Amino acid sequence: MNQSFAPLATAAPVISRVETLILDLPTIRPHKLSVATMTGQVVTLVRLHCSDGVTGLGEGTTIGGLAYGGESPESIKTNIDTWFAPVMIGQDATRVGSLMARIGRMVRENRFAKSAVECALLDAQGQRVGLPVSELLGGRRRDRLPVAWTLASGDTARDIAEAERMLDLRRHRVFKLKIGARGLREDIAHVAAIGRALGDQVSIRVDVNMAWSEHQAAFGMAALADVGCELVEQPVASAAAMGRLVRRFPIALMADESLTGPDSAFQIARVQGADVFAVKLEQSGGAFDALRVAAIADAAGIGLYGGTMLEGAVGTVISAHVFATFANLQWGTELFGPLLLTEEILTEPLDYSDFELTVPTGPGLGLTLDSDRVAFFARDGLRKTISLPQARI
Ligand SMILES: O=C(O)C[C@H]1C=CC(=O)O1
Ligand SMILES: [Mn+2]
Repeated sequence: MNQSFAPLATAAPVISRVETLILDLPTIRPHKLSVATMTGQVVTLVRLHCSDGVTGLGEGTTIGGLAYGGESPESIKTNIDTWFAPVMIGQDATRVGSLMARIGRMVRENRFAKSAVECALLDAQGQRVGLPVSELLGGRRRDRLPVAWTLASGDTARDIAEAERMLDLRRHRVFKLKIGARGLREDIAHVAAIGRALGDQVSIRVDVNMAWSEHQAAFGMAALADVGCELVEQPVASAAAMGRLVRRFPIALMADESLTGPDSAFQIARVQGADVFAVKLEQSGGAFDALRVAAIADAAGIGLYGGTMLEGAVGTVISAHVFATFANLQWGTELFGPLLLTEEILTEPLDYSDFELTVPTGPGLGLTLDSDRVAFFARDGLRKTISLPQARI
């Protein structure tokens, strides 16, 4: 055979290096949840270097160290460095699903770390083929996503002032109140006061982060419905108790912590154990599994809400790409994580305007990190030696 007609053997790009770094980022105020008070956010970034020169970005972020789940920023970094990287190096970077399956065979659990590396693979592949991640995942159905804001200063008057400012800025008109750290009656009075102050122009929801017993939840859900709260998120820890509470009160019940990917989604859906799913990419184990969770919800007639682990820009944007593809997103999203941070780490900030976030349109995630600022906030980086720059807010 004439060799000149043989197809060119183009070697697939492979993963050459998996780099991780931890950023310590200041928050605009303490963020008080029933499980922890955050005084800053810790973001584990993944930079995936491929042999074709493409670099993909990923993020693993949790809330309150180990207060929220079994993975910490440090465990995400250590486990990616020690256990994921050797499984990934030299592998075809273009076969994202197959590489994630390979990782899945070698690494049990570690959903947040898996989500971070899968994000980096999708970002790299999107850049390679010139498509936004949302298009790689089947195609976006919306370019803008409604974004709720969490009121969690721990002080009613301060929360009201903060909400009024968000309304003035036209940034948020859906407010999620963190409750459960104080007594039940005090919490209900707090929700009622905020609802009264803000009126009908807003939607008020609460997140108890599992702090209540089933008995408290029964009392609490009835009282919350009476003061005009439209949704309660994970009032109790147990999925069985959630199933007993759902539809007993005129208030929607949303599963968050009890939803940890497709298996739990299926178990909850089987018993119609929630009205709404808060889908989080990291809790689900990544973008592909978040899509599976959404499909299960749709099949069961359960509503969808795009949740957050208060990620920085990278984790927020991959979530936005995924939520943009959902057939249904009845309850909007809470993708405000970057706005809780005082500092911008992108060369171009995300567009939050008119109560919505614009899903970036560039290839991959469609964002560029500001490498100087990343170096500044890297743990043991320049911030240790230089005073803090001017905060954004
Ligand atoms: O939902 C959670 O439990 C975690 C997180 C999401 C928003 C927020 O303020 O906290
Ligand atoms: Mn929650």
